[in-house]
Parts: sequence; structure tokens; C-alpha cells
Amino acid sequence: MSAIQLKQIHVNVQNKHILKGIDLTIEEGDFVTLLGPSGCGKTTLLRTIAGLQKLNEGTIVIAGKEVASGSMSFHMDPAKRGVSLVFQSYALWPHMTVFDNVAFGLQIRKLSKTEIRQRVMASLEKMRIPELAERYPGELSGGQQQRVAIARAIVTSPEILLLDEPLSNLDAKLRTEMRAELKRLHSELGTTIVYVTHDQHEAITMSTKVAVFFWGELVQVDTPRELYRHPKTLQVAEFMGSSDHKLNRVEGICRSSGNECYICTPLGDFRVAGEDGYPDRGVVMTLKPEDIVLHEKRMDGLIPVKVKDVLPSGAESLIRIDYGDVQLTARILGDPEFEPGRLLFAEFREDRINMYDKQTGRRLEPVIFHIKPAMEELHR
Ligand SMILES: Nc1ncnc2c1ncn2[C@@H]1O[C@H](COP(=O)(O)OP(=O)(O)OP(=O)(O)O)[C@@H](O)[C@H]1O
Repeated sequence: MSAIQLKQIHVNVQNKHILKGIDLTIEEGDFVTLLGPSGCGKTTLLRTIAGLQKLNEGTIVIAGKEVASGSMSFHMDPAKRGVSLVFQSYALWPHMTVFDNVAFGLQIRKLSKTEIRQRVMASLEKMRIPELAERYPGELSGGQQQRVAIARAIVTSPEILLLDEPLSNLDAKLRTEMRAELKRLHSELGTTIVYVTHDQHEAITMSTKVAVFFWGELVQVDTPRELYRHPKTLQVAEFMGSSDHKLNRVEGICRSSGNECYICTPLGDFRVAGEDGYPDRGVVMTLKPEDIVLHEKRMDGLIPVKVKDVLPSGAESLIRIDYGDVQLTARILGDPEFEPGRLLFAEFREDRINMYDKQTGRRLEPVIFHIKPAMEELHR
């Protein structure tokens, strides 16, 4: 049985159409991240699943039970949905100790004192903070407060945990640490997690599936690997590539030659399969900086490039290179001392290249990534 099924969800907030027909199925035990730029509707969707926001159209089914329906004007109380929500702002009670903050959800369920104590301490241990039980939130760091907020959310053993940008107030080091903690927690508890973030790296690191949003519409739902390697549209590719290093983007055109069709780009010509109805259309080729390998020695099949500059950032460097009028960025390990103007030889990882229809932004497939051998001469 699926943990959550969203069917054609439409939500208006203050007469603004925020969610526009969301269809999404989340399986039991999944860690699904809702990813998208600020304002695209991620939080609104999470609040709609939790029951804090009413929907206008569509249905939500949680663990086989319908909890909201636009057509029936049905809206189940948030407390009855079996979900627990952790907010970006922690929302801890400042006048209560950590123990009491975590115990709150159990006390209103009228459990015995012994059981409450045992469950609260187990939950604090899961978050590795049992020693903080008697402290007040004001005496804790941001990272510790976040752990308390998560301990409070898991103490009631919810089937589903909803997390709204829970790491955004933490510094970079703590964020990395908490990502690992959340991943561990997910595998230990087996709880279904729905996580909201606008951080691509965070989404790729933790999730079993990522749902990418733009302006209230879902554009791609995929495993992190598939999303990273094969973004379905140019918009998704550019959003995924914008987190740390700029995506290389090279324009080309599709041309027929006899029975074959080629995508001609300044970097070479790629033979296309299954796109014979495609001639003379504009194409955008994308390649990540890490998928360009730079060699110091000339070898067959490599493209000569000139170093523009080197941007070191500790363990790795970005090398900006020129090939004729085309400017590219390569990302390599280490801190090489390449002078501007130095000649290097670039190799493109062909299996990592994606091609998109320039007009519609849709990814072209299948494309056979076979560069014409004559390309170096052709494009000089
Ligand atoms: N209470 C509200 N009143 C008016 N507009 C709202 C309200 N809540 C959200 N919105 C609007 O709905 C849209 C989606 O907001 P939402 O918070 O869901 O986006 P988000 O993707 O989570 O963004 P962020 O990453 O910045 O939190 C935004 O344009 C926002 O301005």
C-alpha cells in the first residue's frame, strides 16, 4: 500500500492558484524530497498533506484512507492523519524543558508516566541528545534545538514524518552532520519521510526519490541518480546545475544527412536515433563541469582548449576553458597551476551529455552519443 497518494491537487491561497494539479504517489518507507525554487509551492503542499491547508480540488489518501477531498469538501483533522510535521523554525516551547517539549504529544494522549518517560528518553537517544533532557531551549545551540524538534516529532511513532526545510537555520558544518543523522534515522525507523528543501545537494544526498517543482507544477519525480544524470527538461537541468557549479550549455541544430540525423554543435556532431522528424530544430546540449576531463597531452579524439582562468576552492578547482567561441567550465580535483592561455586537451564524457529541444525544453531521447571523428577538423 502506498503511504501517500496525491491526485490532482489544486490549492488556492488568498485567491492565488498555488498548486496546479499535483499527482504524486509516495511509497511506504520512501524518503521523498520536494525540491524547487523559493515560492514554487513546496511548503503549501506539505501543509496540505498535514491538513494545515485545505485543498480546493483533488484527493489525498494516506495509508489507504482518504483524508481530504475537494469535490466532497472533506477535510480530516490534522491530528488524525498519522503524520508529524517539523517546521523550519523548530517551534519549541521556550518555558518547557527538552523533556517536557518532547513529552507534550504523549501527555495529551494520556499515557502513563512510566511509558512517557521511556518513550521520551528513547526518542532523545535516537537523536543522540539524552543528556539535554533537563535543559531549556534557550540553553541549546541551533543544531541541538533541531534535534529536539525531530525527537518531538518521532516520539509518537508517526507513520509519516513531514520536514519543512529543517536544516536551513544551521551552519554548513551542522547541516552536513544533520543530513547524515536524518539518513540514519530514516533507515533505523523505516518511517516514510517527506522533506522540503530548495537545496539540490541536500535533495540528492538524502532522498530515495526527488520531486521537482516549478510554479505549482511537478516537472519530474525520479531517483537522485536519474535526476542528476538525466534531467527531463532544460529548466530542471539548469536548476540542478545551479547549486554549486554552472552547467555547461552549448547550442546546436539538428540536421539530416541521407537517412541519418545529426545534432551539430560547435563541440562536434552527434548522431541521433529516433528523431527523424526533427530537422532544423534548435538544440541545447548540456554537460556538467565534472564531466569534462582535462589532459595535458594531445591524444586522438580529444579537443584542444585554452585555459581562461583557474578558480581554486580547496580540494577542487574550476577551470574555465575556451574552444573557439565556446566557453566551458571543467571541475577537477586538486589545485593545478595552469597559466591563462595554456593549451590543454578536453575529453567529454559522452554518456553524461544531455540534449534538449531548444523550443520546448524537453529532453531528446534516445540520442546516440557518437561524435563524428572529423569534428576537430570540422570546427577549427
Ligand atoms: N498565507 C499566504 N498568503 C498569501 N500568499 C501565500 C501564503 N502562503 C504562501 N503564499 C504564496 O504561495 C506561494 C508558494 O509558497 P510556499 O511557501 O508554498 O513556497 P515554497 O516553495 O515553500 O517557498 P520557500 O522555499 O521560499 O519556502 C508563494 O508565492 C507565496 O507567496
